[in-house]
Amino acid sequence: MKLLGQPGRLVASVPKVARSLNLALSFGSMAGLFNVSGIALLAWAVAPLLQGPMLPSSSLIALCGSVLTLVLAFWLRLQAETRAHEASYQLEEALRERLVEHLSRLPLGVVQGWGSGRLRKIIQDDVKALHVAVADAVPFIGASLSQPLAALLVLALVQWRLALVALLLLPVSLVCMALMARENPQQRRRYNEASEAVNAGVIELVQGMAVMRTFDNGAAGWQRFNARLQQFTSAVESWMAGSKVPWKINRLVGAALPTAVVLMIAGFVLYHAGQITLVQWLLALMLGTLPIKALEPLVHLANYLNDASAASGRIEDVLMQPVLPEPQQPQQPQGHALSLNNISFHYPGQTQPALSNVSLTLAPGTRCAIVGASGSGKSTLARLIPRFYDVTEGSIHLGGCDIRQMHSDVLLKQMALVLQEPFLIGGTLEENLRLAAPEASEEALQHIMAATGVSEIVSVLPLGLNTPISERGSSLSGGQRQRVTLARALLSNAPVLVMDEATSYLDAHNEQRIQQALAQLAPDRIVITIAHRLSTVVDADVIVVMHQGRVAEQGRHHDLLNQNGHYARLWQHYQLASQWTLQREEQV
Ligand SMILES: Nc1ncnc2c1ncn2[C@@H]1O[C@H](COP(=O)(O)OP(=O)(O)OP(=O)(O)O)[C@@H](O)[C@H]1O
Repeated sequence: MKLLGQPGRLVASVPKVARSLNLALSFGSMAGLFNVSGIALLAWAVAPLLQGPMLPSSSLIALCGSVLTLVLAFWLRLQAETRAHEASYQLEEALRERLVEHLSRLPLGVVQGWGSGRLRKIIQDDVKALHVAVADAVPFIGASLSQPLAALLVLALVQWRLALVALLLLPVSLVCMALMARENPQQRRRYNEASEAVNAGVIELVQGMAVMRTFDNGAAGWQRFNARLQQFTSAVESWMAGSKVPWKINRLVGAALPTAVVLMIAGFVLYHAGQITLVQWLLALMLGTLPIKALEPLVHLANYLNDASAASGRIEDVLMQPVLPEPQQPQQPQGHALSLNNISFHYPGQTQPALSNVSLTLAPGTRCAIVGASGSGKSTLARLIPRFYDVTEGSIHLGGCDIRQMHSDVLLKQMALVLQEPFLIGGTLEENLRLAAPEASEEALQHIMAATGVSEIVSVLPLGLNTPISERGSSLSGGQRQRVTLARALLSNAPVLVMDEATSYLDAHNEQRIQQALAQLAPDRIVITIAHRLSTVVDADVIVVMHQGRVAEQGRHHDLLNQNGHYARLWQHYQLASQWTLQREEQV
């Protein structure tokens, strides 16, 4: 599979597919050989017609042989294409499985960092691009290489002068192609960048349409998009302009007709000089154009494979990411006391630590709130507990085990995460609620729905719990989605609940309700809440105040206020902001 270049590496990594494609390549090559043989036999069979109307019996045998050989060539070509397409589907399936399986073993932070759009493109579009290139390229490569080579060989054996004549225009075509390819890398990069900018522009235009239209009826958005389109057009034009002349010359000499004319004239001269027979001349006319005709499609194929190489590179980038290390001898947590022991953390590639020397001990049943200015490290701290990343220094223990010594499945079963952007799956409302606890009793479900206010959402839906939720939950409001994800987390019974701005869309009434639900339904759980609205943290058992990646203070609300430090300042700002908001609301 070396012929395929970089995509060939991915093909070779799936042995079943590599075997099928090798077979397709062989069938394609044999199809090319049989095609040439069929044409040669045909030339030999019909040559006597040039001298008289009667065909000798040997011609009839040759004619039958030719038909049979051409049919066989057709059948081989069909086999090559069928096998290549089947193998490409298998490749597509194997790569998607492998990507999804690999992603499931990567640190969640790395997956989150890539973003869903980029991963979707790799798993869907790039894998598809590889499928298309491989399915089309393999049988084609076989035939496109074997056919012109076989044609030249036959010609060389039959009449070497005519073989040379068939090659006469080939160097001109090759030079033109080299000139066309000269600027390729830069031009291709410019073209690709412009094309990606247009794609991004389309997404921006569609996703941001509502916002854009409110600014200036969308004119600015259209202008930005038009500018990108113009850049794309100019990239295409500049690429075309650089290669216009060689392209035109190549169109002229790279087609079959000029070589056929040259062969006709050369054959005429050689025939009249008694150097060749009529059969040889006819054979040259029928086979001599095959080498030059194979060139242009091969160039297109190279372009195709070039694009597939970029897709393979992106697929390999994901597959080569190191997985989250799993322990050789996994340990089981005893209970769910949580301790962070002098942990520090750098994001990959960053020089500044996001967290430094953070220590924290949380007994079961503790309500812990993490507060601090933007960028102080709150979310980072929360993400290290379910091992989105491994700490750079120090350790995190759950139930007495270092979390790196627990199997990640076991660790994640101990955790329920609720993030600011609620994630809902395409399914019914009930399926969403039961996602982490499909076996939960009806009673438990109803109880949690009532406590979190989900019952009220359900009561106004005609289909109730059976209401289909569109993907990502766009049929519910932000606050409704947050209530559903909080109810889901509570139903899961996981002993550690991590909530990162999980109630940010809720109004004050529902916010209070959730706090009560947590106290009532999760008395033994550790609940870690990251909140900007400080009103939600006043009752926490411990408030951890982060400042520049360090724990600046920790304690209860009143104790921290008395310290008159970071928390007291945060509280002051929060109070001022709340009053300001209230005054504005009253004025309105
Ligand atoms: N994926 C990432 N890669 C590199 N640096 C990051 C990444 N995520 C966060 N950081 C950096 O780590 C530091 C802490 O960020 P973090 O998101 O934990 O802060 P935060 O307190 O939760 O902020 P906010 O309240 O704005 O959400 C910041 O300096 C931020 O720029």
